[in-house]
Amino acid sequence: MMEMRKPIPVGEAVARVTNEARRLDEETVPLEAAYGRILARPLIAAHDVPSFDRSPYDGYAIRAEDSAGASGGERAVFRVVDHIGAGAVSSKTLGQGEAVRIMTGAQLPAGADAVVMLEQTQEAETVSAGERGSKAGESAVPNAFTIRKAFSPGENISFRGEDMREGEEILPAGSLIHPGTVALLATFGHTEVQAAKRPIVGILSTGTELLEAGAALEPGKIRNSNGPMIAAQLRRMGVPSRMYDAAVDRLEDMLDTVRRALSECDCLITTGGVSVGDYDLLPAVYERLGADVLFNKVAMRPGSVTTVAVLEGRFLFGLSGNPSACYTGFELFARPALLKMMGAERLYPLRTKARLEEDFAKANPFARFIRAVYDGRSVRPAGFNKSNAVSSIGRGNALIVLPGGTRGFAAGDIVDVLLPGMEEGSAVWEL
Ligand SMILES: Nc1nc2c(c(=O)[nH]1)N[C@H]1C(S)=C(S)[C@@H](COP(=O)(O)OP(=O)(O)OC[C@H]3O[C@@H](n4cnc5c(N)ncnc54)[C@H](O)[C@@H]3O)O[C@H]1N2
Ligand code: MOO
Ligand SMILES: [Mg+2]
Repeated sequence: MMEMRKPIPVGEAVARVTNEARRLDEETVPLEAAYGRILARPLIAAHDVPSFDRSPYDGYAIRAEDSAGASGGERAVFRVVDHIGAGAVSSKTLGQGEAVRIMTGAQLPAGADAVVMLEQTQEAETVSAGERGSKAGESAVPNAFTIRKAFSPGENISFRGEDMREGEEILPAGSLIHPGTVALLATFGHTEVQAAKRPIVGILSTGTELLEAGAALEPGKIRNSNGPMIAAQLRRMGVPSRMYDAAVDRLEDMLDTVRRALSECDCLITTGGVSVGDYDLLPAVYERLGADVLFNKVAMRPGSVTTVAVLEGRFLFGLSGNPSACYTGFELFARPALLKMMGAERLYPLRTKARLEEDFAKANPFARFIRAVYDGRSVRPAGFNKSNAVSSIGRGNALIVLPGGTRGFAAGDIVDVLLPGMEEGSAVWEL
């Protein structure tokens, strides 16, 4: 008799997979290779940032007290005693009525407690002529200037530690290292960082009908689009993959390939052959391997046949052969598990709400994930949307989520939208 499968809710399937995932050991990664990895340890500020009081403007460092009472009629006069750019440190200590011409990012000289922007000054007659000229190669710098307002102590200063304090936790372990994180690491002089290892993921497309992308079409055959797609989905999340030659639907051959892949990879993603057809061999593969099947039917469309099994701590993701189902199964189940193996805290796709632009009348008892185009405000299905569609996965940038139920949806309804293309996702699964 044909096997009857009992569908489980999507949220439960997601939870079964992520509960099973274990973080891999950590390793040291050079800063240049850190983008896309996950912090294995919290990032603690190694020193104050900035590490010295500095000027946020091109201007003059002064003593605020020397500007007391300044006004348009009674301008305060300053003598320029030094001239520094970022990277230089003045050896001068400001005395009464003295100023240092200072550029953005330069350390405040001793005695200074305010900065006047260049635009707020007026060049003045030389106060003590000949005392200070410009060095060769430098543009002429006034020896003196006046200002028309009083400055308060601390005005226009970028204070030591205002951005980060030594010892402060800036990011928790489990954070994605994105370009901003790379900047942080470099700020603190980390030329390397501790990150959990990335899983090595094998990809095995199954199906006697499959031709490689470079092959000419033959009767009854199709080109393998799932394999390259999954490799790209992995690459999007910074995970390297190992592509196995597509397997024909012959049990012993497939078993050999799966065994070999499991000995070479931390996890194997297969596509196709997970349903109930005569040539759907993955259920038999799991059985022969003695793998523990976490589920083989999910209350979702597409991807209802998605199967996840575990053998000796290694995941076997049995994604559907149908391209839309394969895409969705990867993003919903494989991605969170792999992220957890990499030590990430935010495992799930980012979610937003948007206004549906057109009716979606087809009712379904299962939750639906519809490939869609999201423009920041509204969302519309990306065309032909059956489980076997390739066009809509190619056109879309988001997934509309319609909860299971009997009613259809109408234009104007506010719907949930998943954004799987985002660099970093969400810490919660809420659907
Ligand atoms: N009697 C039933 N039939 C089917 C059921 C069912 O419940 N009862 N489920 C249907 C659903 S839903 C899906 S989804 C598919 C799942 O099929 P499989 O995962 O077993 O995949 P295959 O049979 O191998 O292939 C399905 C489809 O996808 C094409 N395919 C396969 N691999 C690739 C690839 N690498 N690149 C592009 N396209 C691929 C394949 O040629 C088939 O057209 O089963 C339904 N049937
Ligand atoms: O698994 Mo199938 O994609 O539900 O159409
Ligand atoms: Mg099948």
